[in-house]
Amino acid sequence: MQNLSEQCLSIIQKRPKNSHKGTFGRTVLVGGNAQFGGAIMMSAEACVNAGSGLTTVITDPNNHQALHARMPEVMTADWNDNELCDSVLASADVILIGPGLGEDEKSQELLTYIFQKQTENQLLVIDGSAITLFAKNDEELPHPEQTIFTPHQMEWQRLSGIKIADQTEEINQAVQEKLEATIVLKSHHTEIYSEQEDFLNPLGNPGMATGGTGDTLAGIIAGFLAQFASSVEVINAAVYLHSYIADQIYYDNYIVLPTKISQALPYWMKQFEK
Ligand SMILES: NC(=O)C1=CN([C@@H]2O[C@H](COP(=O)(O)OP(=O)(O)OC[C@H]3O[C@@H](n4cnc5c(N)ncnc54)[C@H](OP(=O)(O)O)[C@@H]3O)[C@@H](O)[C@H]2O)[C@@H](O)CC1
Ligand SMILES: Nc1ncnc2c1ncn2[C@@H]1O[C@H](COP(=O)(O)OP(=O)(O)O)[C@@H](O)[C@H]1O
Ligand SMILES: [Mg+2]
Repeated sequence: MQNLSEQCLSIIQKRPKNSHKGTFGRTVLVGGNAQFGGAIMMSAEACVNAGSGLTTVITDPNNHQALHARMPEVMTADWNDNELCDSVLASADVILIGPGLGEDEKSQELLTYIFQKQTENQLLVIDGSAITLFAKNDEELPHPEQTIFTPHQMEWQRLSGIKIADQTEEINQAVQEKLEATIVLKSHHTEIYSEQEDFLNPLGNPGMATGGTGDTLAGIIAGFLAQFASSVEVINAAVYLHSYIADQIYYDNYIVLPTKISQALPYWMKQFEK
């Protein structure tokens, strides 16, 4: 397993002078039920601050007002409005589903709908509740090689069947090969399992043990994939930078608020641009 280092941030390129918002990708985030609206808002805040050109959130209408008040940069679509969701999804480069999605019938219906809509040119990031739902059902991934799962250890246990105590590199890698998707296995030492190689993130701290830190990482991964060419290196950079910024905040803060990580992204991306 290869240790990530600052060098992985070299995918953060200087923005071309003749660029426009379309240059940096369209990201669609799906999640946030009435109980967990904050999760999808944190993903959205991360995604916009990570540089996604256009970001739309498909969510429960209960969350629209709060989202607009917090982040006017984000567009919203009512997750009951099929016609609108169809058109939003058709132009997406990256879809993220799961943060705060919940596990009821509506949540399952949305996951199945996204599987039907994903095209071979679109990347799909599956996080949070969507991992738990996928683990429960017998659905097939439409495009495994275009899919990234971002489980914490318990979500990985549900998805892979491997008990947390048995989650060793060798066993995890075998399940990655079966799933054919990229796996970001989150913990105090996050690991990335890909078709090519496995990577270990050496950064991070216990201040990050706050609800929403993973929702934020999912938003950064989606935003990075939308604007930089799709590869495991881009996922590595998102994981590394998320923890790098959290470590900067932890230096003089007992708790690392997830939204503080998002707010610091544009500054640190500027420091590392090549
Ligand atoms: N503000 C909001 O709206 C927020 C909404 N959220 C949304 O809630 C939804 C449910 O997600 P979830 O992660 O909270 O619950 P679940 O999947 O049941 O996992 C928890 C179980 O796993 C266990 N566990 C073991 N190892 C672990 C590890 N390394 N990391 C973490 N857990 C670990 C853990 O063990 P325990 O804590 O009991 O020791 C417990 O038994 C999801 O959609 C998410 O997006 C949250 O993001 C919070 C902020
Ligand atoms: N003690 C820790 N050290 C380093 N990183 C941590 C620690 N605790 C949590 N994290 C990081 O915080 C994130 C938690 O993700 P997750 O459990 O999905 O949170 P949530 O769903 O509440 O947003 C992961 O990126 C994980 O690596
Ligand atoms: Mg999570």
